[in-house]
Amino acid sequence: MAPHANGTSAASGAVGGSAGEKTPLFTVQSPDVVYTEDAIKTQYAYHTTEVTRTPDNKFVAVPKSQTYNFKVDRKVGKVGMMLVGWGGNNGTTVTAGIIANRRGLVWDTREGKREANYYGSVVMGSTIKLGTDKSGQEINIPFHDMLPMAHPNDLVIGGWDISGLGLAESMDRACVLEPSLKDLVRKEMAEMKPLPSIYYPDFIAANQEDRADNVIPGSKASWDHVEHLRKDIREFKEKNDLDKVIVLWTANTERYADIIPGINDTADNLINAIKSGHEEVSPSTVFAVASILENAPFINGSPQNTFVPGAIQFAEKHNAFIGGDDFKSGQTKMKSALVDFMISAGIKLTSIASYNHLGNNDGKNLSSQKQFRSKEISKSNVVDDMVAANSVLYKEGEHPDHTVVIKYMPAVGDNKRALDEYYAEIFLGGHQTISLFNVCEDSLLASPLIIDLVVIADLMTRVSWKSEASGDYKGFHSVLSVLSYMLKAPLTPPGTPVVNALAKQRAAVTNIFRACVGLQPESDMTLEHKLF
Ligand SMILES: NC(=O)c1ccc[n+]([C@@H]2O[C@H](COP(=O)([O-])OP(=O)(O)OC[C@H]3O[C@@H](n4cnc5c(N)ncnc54)[C@H](O)[C@@H]3O)[C@@H](O)[C@H]2O)c1
Ligand SMILES: O=P([O-])([O-])O[C@@H]1[C@@H](O)[C@H](O)[C@@H](O)[C@H](O)[C@@H]1O
Repeated sequence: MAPHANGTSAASGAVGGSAGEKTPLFTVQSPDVVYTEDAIKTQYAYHTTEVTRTPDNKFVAVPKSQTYNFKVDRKVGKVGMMLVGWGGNNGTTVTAGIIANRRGLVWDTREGKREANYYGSVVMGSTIKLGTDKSGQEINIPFHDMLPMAHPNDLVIGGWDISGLGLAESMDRACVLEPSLKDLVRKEMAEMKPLPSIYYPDFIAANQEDRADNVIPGSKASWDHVEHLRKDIREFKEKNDLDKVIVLWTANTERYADIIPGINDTADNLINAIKSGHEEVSPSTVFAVASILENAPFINGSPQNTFVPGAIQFAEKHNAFIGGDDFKSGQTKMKSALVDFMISAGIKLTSIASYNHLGNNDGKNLSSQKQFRSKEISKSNVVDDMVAANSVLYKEGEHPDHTVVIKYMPAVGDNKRALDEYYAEIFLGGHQTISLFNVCEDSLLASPLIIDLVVIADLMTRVSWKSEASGDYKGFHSVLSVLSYMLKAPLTPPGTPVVNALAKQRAAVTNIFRACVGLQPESDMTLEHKLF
């Protein structure tokens, strides 16, 4: 069904098409998989290995198997995406990109014609190995066909910004897209205007103040703000006849909020702190609370600690989904793959120097120390799990030197320059030095991740599980760690481990999706090619 633009009032600026229902690319024939019109139901044997340590410091490994029943609702419905920071570089770029894809646009550039695509989106641009055919050839299918997922072309888009500039002018301000493409989407973008937002000056750089001309009254948290944002979400949903709204923060990086016992350490304390106007409650946390109350999954694309303990507990109490933090788009994505390769190859990485400069407004905001510190944290912790997993190379507590530098250089605009040096010890006292120069067009790398985060978060609202054949199905834990692949500092359920290794993150999401259709993880053993 061809999507059609849903023209709505400029205030919400929504565009979008109707949810397209399509016949699945594949079906699984198994006694453990049942397809009904509304759902896919599977009985899945989850195999793990339980390891115990013996008194003499040896290990005993015991294979374990747990049966889970999964259910995936097949009706995708009509999905809305509300962006906080919609007028920013990422917000305008992802909006223009969806319009360009929906209309199949082709535009002229100095290097010739370009056509709309979703490159850089793992959902829309990558494939998953389904299995092998009788001749042993791999059959790989589009990631998007693994389970019933919303199509980005169908997303209805809206959002908020403290800058009142319309999306067409914001697109110009961003300086990301080719003029020829901008001309083709300008008319549609000009109809979009961000809703006013909450603005607490102390949380973002002072150099952002000149943008703040579209703000809801009040410079610190209040319950009126929560109710105002809730009303925005409800009205957007009703006006566009949506089945689901996903709220995603792509606004400026905020400073960290202090974790204060009695203020933001529990759900009740956080709600009281908002009601009392406590200055330590950030705009992003207020957005999270409002989204949770409207049962709209809330995803944080920035590095600040939006999800203070009270916010996580609040999400759990409401069985609402949250996810974050900080899009993993360029320099760090490369790092999480390269470090995984080096350490798992037995190469002892001893130092990582990561420098980058950029000239967009994100860089301008990050030129302020407190906002930089939020980013420094998310960019620095990404190697921890890979180092901790290799006790052959690293003693307890030992880790590579790691420094992160970000400089604001207006001249380069959105085209961030990332320079990295990886220095490692190799065989017999040798050394390996890997130097990388990586020009990342930051918003063109981050925008597809916004689509991935929204599409997968929506899917997860339609996935449920139970461990016994009887009983009720329930959702995954409120903290959507399945989103980790797209994020620098993956938020996980309290007390559970953080995985940053890029290959492991991708395997987790693809194998969970395989389990939802009753398929075991892809082991890549290819025994059929070895045992004959
Ligand atoms: N490659 C990338 O672009 C990338 C990667 C990882 C993380 N991020 C993060 O994504 C975020 C957005 O990046 P960007 O390049 O689009 O930045 P940007 O500065 O262009 O856009 C941010 C927008 O947020 C608005 N804003 C600020 N505070 C707000 C509030 N309280 N409510 C509503 N709007 C508000 C600003 O007016 C601005 O329009 C930043 O936090 C950045 O660190 C970006
Ligand atoms: O994702 P990544 O390329 O490692 O990190 C990027 C940083 O290098 C950049 O300075 C910042 O402005 C972007 O928001 C993004 O966080």
